[in-house]
Amino acid sequence: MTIPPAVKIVEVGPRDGLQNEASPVSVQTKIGLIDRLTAAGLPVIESGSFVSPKWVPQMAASAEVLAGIGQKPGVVYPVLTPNMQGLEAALAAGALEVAVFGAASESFSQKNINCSIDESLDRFAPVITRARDQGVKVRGYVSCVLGCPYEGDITPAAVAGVARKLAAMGCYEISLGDTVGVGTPLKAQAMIDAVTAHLPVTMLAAHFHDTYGQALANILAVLERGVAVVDSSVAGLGGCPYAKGAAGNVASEDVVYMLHGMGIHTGVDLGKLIEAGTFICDRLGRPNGSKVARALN
Ligand SMILES: CC(C)(COP(=O)([O-])OP(=O)([O-])OC[C@H]1O[C@@H](n2cnc3c(N)ncnc32)[C@H](O)[C@@H]1OP(=O)([O-])[O-])[C@@H](O)C(=O)NCCC(=O)NCCSC(=O)C[C@@](C)(O)CC(=O)[O-]
Repeated sequence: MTIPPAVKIVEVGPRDGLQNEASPVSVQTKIGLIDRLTAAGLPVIESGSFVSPKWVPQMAASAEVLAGIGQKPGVVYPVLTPNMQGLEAALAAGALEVAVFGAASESFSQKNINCSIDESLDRFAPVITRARDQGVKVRGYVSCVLGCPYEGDITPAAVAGVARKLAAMGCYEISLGDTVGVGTPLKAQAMIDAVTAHLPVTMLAAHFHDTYGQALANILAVLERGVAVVDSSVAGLGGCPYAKGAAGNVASEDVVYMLHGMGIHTGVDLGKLIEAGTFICDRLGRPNGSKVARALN
């Protein structure tokens, strides 16, 4: 398999990045971040999450965020919807793409969405059907694809099983999440091989957290398997509230720098992306998690 000539970056900073922030981040700051990411040329910007505000308080104002951003034609602004309540709220807020999120680990599923894997799939089925009936595309996440904070190792077969079911239910893209960032390149390739035994590689996205500094190496490894969609978070923001100790996603700036250095097209303006990262780091009062941004700033 040759490395893809172009990669779609799915920017998850405003959702995955900010959902774990301890202090409240204002709606205006979230809008300022998303508008800057739009200006940087990101094709997909995950902009919020219609989950229980008791579980993830930081995402409570996602409808206001969606209403306030300047949506550029051709750019997609998806939101997470774990159940029908979330979907109805997302539809009312005008979301044009949503994501359901399951896991390859039973324990993580319980901790994250309070149900088993099978129960989650039963819950997602009507969400996916109703979204698609409304002309809304649905992405499916699978968490813990290379390890679980509660169970340790997860088999590639378990990942493939959930990915296959989400695809059969109508998800157009399956994002495979190394939630705790424990994966290494050959394990990442073995996991992709297990999934591509059932699904075309064009349906897959890679979602790596950088807890152990393996994310860029893992991305290169899955590019070699033909994966052409990569999730990342500006300034390396993030962490999952139900995966204690997990670091942020791989930094978007570092991914774009690597891809452009390899001659791979992303459509992203690295300078403007760095500006977006600087903006949010200033607002959060924290150092920038992107090595590239630190080197070029
Ligand atoms: C799924 C639930 C809701 C189940 O939570 P539950 O408590 O089992 O839900 P419930 O149906 O029994 O409802 C309980 C209460 O929640 C409310 N509720 C119920 N649903 C909603 C909703 N959609 N929006 C707003 N409110 C909602 C509902 O109205 C009720 O309110 P009450 O009567 O007590 O006042 C909960 O577990 C939850 O919200 N979990 C979200 C966890 C989360 O957001 N985690 C982070 C995202 S996943 C992630 O980061 C990983 C990923 C995607 O990035 C990939 C990777 O890295 O692996």
